[in-house]
Amino acid sequence: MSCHHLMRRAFYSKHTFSQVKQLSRCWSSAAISPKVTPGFVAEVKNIVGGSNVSTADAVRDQHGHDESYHGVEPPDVVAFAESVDHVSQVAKLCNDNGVPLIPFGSGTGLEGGINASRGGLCLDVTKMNNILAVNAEDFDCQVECGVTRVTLNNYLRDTGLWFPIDPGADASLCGMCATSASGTNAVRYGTMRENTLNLEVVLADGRVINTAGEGRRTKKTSAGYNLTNLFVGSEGTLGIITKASLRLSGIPEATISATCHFPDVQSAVDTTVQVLQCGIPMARIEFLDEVSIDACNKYSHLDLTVAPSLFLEFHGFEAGLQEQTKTVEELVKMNNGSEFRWATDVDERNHLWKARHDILYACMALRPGSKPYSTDVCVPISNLPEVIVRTKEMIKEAGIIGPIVGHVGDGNFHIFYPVHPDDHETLKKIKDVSYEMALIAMELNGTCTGEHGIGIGKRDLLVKEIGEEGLNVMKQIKACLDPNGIMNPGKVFF
Ligand SMILES: Cc1cc2c(cc1C)N(C[C@H](O)[C@H](O)[C@H](O)COP(=O)(O)OP(=O)(O)OC[C@H]1O[C@@H](n3cnc4c(N)ncnc43)[C@H](O)[C@@H]1O)c1[nH]c(=O)[nH]c(=O)c1N2
Ligand SMILES: CCCCC(=O)C(=O)O
Ligand SMILES: [Mn+2]
Repeated sequence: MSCHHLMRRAFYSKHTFSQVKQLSRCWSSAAISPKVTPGFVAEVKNIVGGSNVSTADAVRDQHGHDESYHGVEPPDVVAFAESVDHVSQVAKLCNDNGVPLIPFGSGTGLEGGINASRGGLCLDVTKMNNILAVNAEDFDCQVECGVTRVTLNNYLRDTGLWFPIDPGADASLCGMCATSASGTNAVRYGTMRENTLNLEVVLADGRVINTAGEGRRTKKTSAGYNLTNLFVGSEGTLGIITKASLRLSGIPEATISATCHFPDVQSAVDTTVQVLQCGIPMARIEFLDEVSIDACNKYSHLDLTVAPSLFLEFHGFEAGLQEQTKTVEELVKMNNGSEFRWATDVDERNHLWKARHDILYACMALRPGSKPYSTDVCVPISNLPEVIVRTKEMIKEAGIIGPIVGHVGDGNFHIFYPVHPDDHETLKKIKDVSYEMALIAMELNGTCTGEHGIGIGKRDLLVKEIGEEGLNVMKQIKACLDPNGIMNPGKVFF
């Protein structure tokens, strides 16, 4: 562990989050990575242009944290790339000088992925925001790394196509590749893994590759190793993704949303399993426990019954949807669930899903002034009730507030703990319960992260999940692609 790293660790353990935020600004004048010299900054300016480089405190702070509870760790310098050539030259420069290089998509990650724990250069790719191609008849498109999912969907509106992966946040599409994001539509449309056809990646030494071969954009391939999915979920530790070829889907002719509630978690999950067993192609099945519903009611002005609930969405043809909704209603009834509350017109539907996506902010409003501590485990769906029930017991015993929200059709759920950054006692309890919950999920054949990634918060869990040998193979792959260890160091593993 470097001297600088030890210093940081000691520093963070002694200071509150807000103190760290304040004090990290004081450090701003001194470079954290000693290799970021004025000469190095001048060379970066030569590559991307002076106006695309900043060492200003505000810019560095803004790039030193994401939407998670982790404190600010600003990079020494921020560079804005405008082309693959910029990215390639900056990577080579960082590699030659041993300077940490942290790709920045849109900063909406939830595991501290962009924190510059070891200083270095943050490469912001938001200016690379061209939609390069839409092949409507092939259901695919190619975008530059800075294009966000909402921008893409607005652009696609008249084509009858859309990109369905929806993590709620308006993240950059290549940032979504980097974290293997998914969200509410994954039960029907899959995650970034199933929807990425090819990636252009700049490696640490500046080489540019196309993971499936230049120009390839097929739905299937058996050609060699799956490099595309090596980079999906690599969290900026293997290279910078500069372009993505993505699958698109047809906008459904009809969409219906509904909510219903249940006497307990088990009946909500049983219903979900039975719905999936019947082969009903649900677009969304979201579980919200009674604490989340209460938070949603207060924050988003809904008047839902405060009980474990499902938010459902059906996509398809009008006639088919009638059959599907009828079957699901029957299954809900069989499991002692309530009548459906329908949201058929577009405003009602949008309001419902906005409330679901605003859950983070709704949960924080339960404790004004708090920050979110979010968790993310995924288990085989039959084990979902057990992990939720055991976690709820731990939450009750610890005396903390822990609203549960789940992409239940995928066996994936989150708890958003609202916590005051200065409340160390509660934070410790939350960390302990979260850690224990991840262990329970793994004991039940699950993973410590379904969609948010490892970042800095789950590095010790990764080795428990993958095993020493598995982790060693990951490290060997990293060493092969990034021998100087410049790519987002300190993320995914120590
Ligand atoms: C309110 C809210 C709600 C949700 C979520 C966030 C928020 C704020 N998320 C998290 C979401 O998945 C995450 O925000 C994006 O996947 C990350 O995209 P950014 O562009 O913001 O990456 P960001 O800039 O935060 O970076 C994330 C990581 O990817 C790396 N990276 C970014 N761009 C890169 C590039 N071009 N090349 C290489 N590495 C790159 C970074 O270095 C970092 O390690 C989520 N997620 C989810 O899966 N399901 C969900 O339901 C939700 N819900
Ligand atoms: C902490 C924000 C939450 C993210 C999320 O994954 C969801 O709402 O499903
Ligand atoms: Mn989620």
